[in-house]
Amino acid sequence: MTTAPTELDELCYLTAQSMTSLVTSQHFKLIKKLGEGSYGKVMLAVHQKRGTPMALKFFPRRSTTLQAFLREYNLSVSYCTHPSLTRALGIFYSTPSHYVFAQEAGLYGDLYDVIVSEEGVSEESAQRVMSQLSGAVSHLHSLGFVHRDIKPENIFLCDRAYRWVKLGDFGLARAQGTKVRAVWYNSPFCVPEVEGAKTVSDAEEAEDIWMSVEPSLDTWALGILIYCLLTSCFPWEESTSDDPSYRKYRDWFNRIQQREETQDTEAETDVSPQFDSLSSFVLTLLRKLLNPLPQLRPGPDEILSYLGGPWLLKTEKEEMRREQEAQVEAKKMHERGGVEGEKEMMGRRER
Ligand SMILES: Nc1ncnc2c1ncn2[C@@H]1O[C@H](COP(=O)(O)OP(=O)(O)OP(=O)(O)O)[C@@H](O)[C@H]1O
Repeated sequence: MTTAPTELDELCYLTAQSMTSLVTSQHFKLIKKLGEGSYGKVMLAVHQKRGTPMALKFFPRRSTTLQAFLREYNLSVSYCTHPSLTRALGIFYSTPSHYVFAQEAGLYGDLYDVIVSEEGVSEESAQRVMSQLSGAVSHLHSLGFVHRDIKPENIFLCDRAYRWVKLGDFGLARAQGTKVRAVWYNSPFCVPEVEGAKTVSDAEEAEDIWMSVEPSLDTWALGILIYCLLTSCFPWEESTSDDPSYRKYRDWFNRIQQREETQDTEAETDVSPQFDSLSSFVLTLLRKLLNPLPQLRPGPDEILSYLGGPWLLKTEKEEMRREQEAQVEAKKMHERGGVEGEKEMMGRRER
């Protein structure tokens, strides 16, 4: 275990001793609700005396352990120093009904709203968002933490055009290598390696399946996120063999793999239909991030090698068209240069 997760345990122990109780309204003016999750609600507030805006995250005490609250708070305040991670502001307290901490507020909603909006996300914006998240998640991984809950609802916008985004919600973040119960849930963000837990959850007396928390969980989520940003859809409903769209993806993935191993360039490798609008360039990246085998998934910084090129097929075609036009133009210039040159030669001869 790296030192940061061990330090985090110590910080939780120490902050438990200095927890104060406050009356929220005596210190903060609540402005509006920023959002609500399964653990509690988040309010936009300003500090009564200083006017500082902040997000106050309220955790009901009846459903939250003090340890879980302090872990999320301390992780955010002490380790989220990357500009694209949501940092806590050093304010935490309890009320008779809630534990509360203050965090930087994303004032422009979250990425989910943008993805489902009519305009969708441009290719340029998708790359800008992913370059920031690649850095943010790499930062967490370098400290030995895995986020485990990367999804559009947990990416907050710092400006209207989402030029600057911040990953938040560290409630499920754990130290790399922690053994946790494998939990299957119905979403493409749920990794295929927990498929076994789906059948277990149906069988009453089945034994729990345990898994190790690894960075590859976040890598998978970043791959799904890229797909969502580019298409405003999910690639499939759930990453299990029951899902026809996921099966198609996996078959395609295996065919490409086989072609690479056998170097059989003739082999048929038509892309699985839900990827039709994506460029071959970004498909290479997605095949890496969405590798069904977790141990073969790269780190989030792999994304950096794929910035700048076309991610949408339309753009890839456009780029080819632009290149062809440039070549035709260059040829014309060359020919014109030749004719001008010839005229000049003729002129010289006549003189
Ligand atoms: N710092 C913040 N700035 C702006 N909006 C925020 C912030 N924190 C949370 N929100 C909003 O509140 C919603 C719920 O917050 P959050 O995801 O942290 O809660 P949760 O109960 O842990 O959720 P989940 O069910 O995803 O685990 C987010 O989707 C987002 O819209």
